[in-house]
Amino acid sequence: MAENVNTDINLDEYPHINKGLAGIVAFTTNKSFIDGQKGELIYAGYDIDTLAEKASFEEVCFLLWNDRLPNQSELDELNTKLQNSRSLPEPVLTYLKSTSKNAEPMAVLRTAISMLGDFHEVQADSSEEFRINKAISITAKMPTIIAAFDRSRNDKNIVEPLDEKSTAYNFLYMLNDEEPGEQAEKTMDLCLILHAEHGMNASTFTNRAICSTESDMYSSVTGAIGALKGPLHGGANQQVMNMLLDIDEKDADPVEYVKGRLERKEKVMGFGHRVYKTMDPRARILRSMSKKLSEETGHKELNKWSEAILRTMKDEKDIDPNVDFFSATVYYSMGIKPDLFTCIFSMSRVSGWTGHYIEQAENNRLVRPRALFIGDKHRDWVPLEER
Ligand SMILES: CC(=O)SCCNC(=O)CCNC(=O)[C@H](O)C(C)(C)COP(=O)(O)OP(=O)(O)OC[C@H]1O[C@@H](n2cnc3c(N)ncnc32)[C@H](O)[C@@H]1OP(=O)(O)O
Ligand SMILES: O=C([O-])CC(=O)C(=O)O
Repeated sequence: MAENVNTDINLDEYPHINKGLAGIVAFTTNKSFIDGQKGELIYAGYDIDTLAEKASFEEVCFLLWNDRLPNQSELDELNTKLQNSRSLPEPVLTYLKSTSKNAEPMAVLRTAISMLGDFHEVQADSSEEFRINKAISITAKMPTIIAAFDRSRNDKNIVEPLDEKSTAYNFLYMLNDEEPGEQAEKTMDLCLILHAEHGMNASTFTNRAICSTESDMYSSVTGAIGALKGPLHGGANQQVMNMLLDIDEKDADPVEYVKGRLERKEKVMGFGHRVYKTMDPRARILRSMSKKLSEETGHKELNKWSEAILRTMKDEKDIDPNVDFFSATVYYSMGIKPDLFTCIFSMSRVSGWTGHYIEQAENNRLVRPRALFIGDKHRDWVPLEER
């Protein structure tokens, strides 16, 4: 049946297309609240500043999956389940070892998560407990996948996860084959907290749309990784670092560099946001981390250039930085390669995606918007040999 026939709205007369679905409310959620004017972000009742100061990433995961904070025994139980779920099935490890060393890490992560669906029950039951256990299992395995691929592409031994310690600790340990210090673990944990959840962003929307077809959680997380990978979304953090490294390589003046981009109508990555019309509160927290870390690790100039770019973007365009701008310098100062930055974002955001999956599955309606047909409706058929 043609798209415009027998519908509740007459699309032929429809006056307005909302390109990019800006401002459209399609779901209800208790996961997070964003005030884009004030620059406020709240996860399930807790302000991001409070969570950054007081929570652990695992407490945030529990909050996003259960809509409340855990008590000590619930947190212990979650930590045990995460620790017991970090190892990968052998065929996934074989894939990580055998894929191209030049593959994009986000593409590898996407494929590996999709593969995991082959080794686990995907739709065994529809209870909330089943879904939370799936969320735990996927969240636990992401750091293992990223670290294993990075070590394998560098011809290094793959480091097994530990039977103890946090997600942040395990990730750094598996990545570097070295026990991280308290400060490094804390920094990584804070980054995971800051990236965990953000309303109806493009990857979460993708994830909910997939869930709405009653597909499984592996499929929805796989789709969400594909959406996050793009440079207009999570992929921007890697592009920010590429820009800073380009400034360094060309020995360029960061102010002139950015002005040049704007003159050429190119975007400056890590700036602008669909919802925030002021500084992203996560960027505010990451800004001070970036300053401290870059000074401590001998990358002072990166922070100086970032601040100069920030001032230029404010003066020239009145646009503020988003979460991806300062996270780039933070990860770089921790010795992490730029092409892993968006994977780290996924490692955290998986908690929000799976939280939204659980929420969508509990009160589902198929996501199915409309497109206004602007093509030719009546064309004469021309036989192949006459075209
Ligand atoms: C985790 C995240 O996903 S955070 C976002 C990460 N993405 C980036 O950092 C990429 C750079 N930023 C952008 O491309 C955009 O700001 C987006 C994609 C984040 C938001 O896009 P939209 O809400 O669709 O805004 P849109 O792209 O239409 O921008 C509005 C205006 O501001 C300008 N603008 C927005 N962001 C930027 C930027 N980073 N650099 C230069 N100009 C910008 C646009 O050119 C446009 O100007 P115009 O009206 O003169 O054409
Ligand atoms: O909300 C958005 O559109 C993008 C974003 O900042 C995020 O996903 O963290």
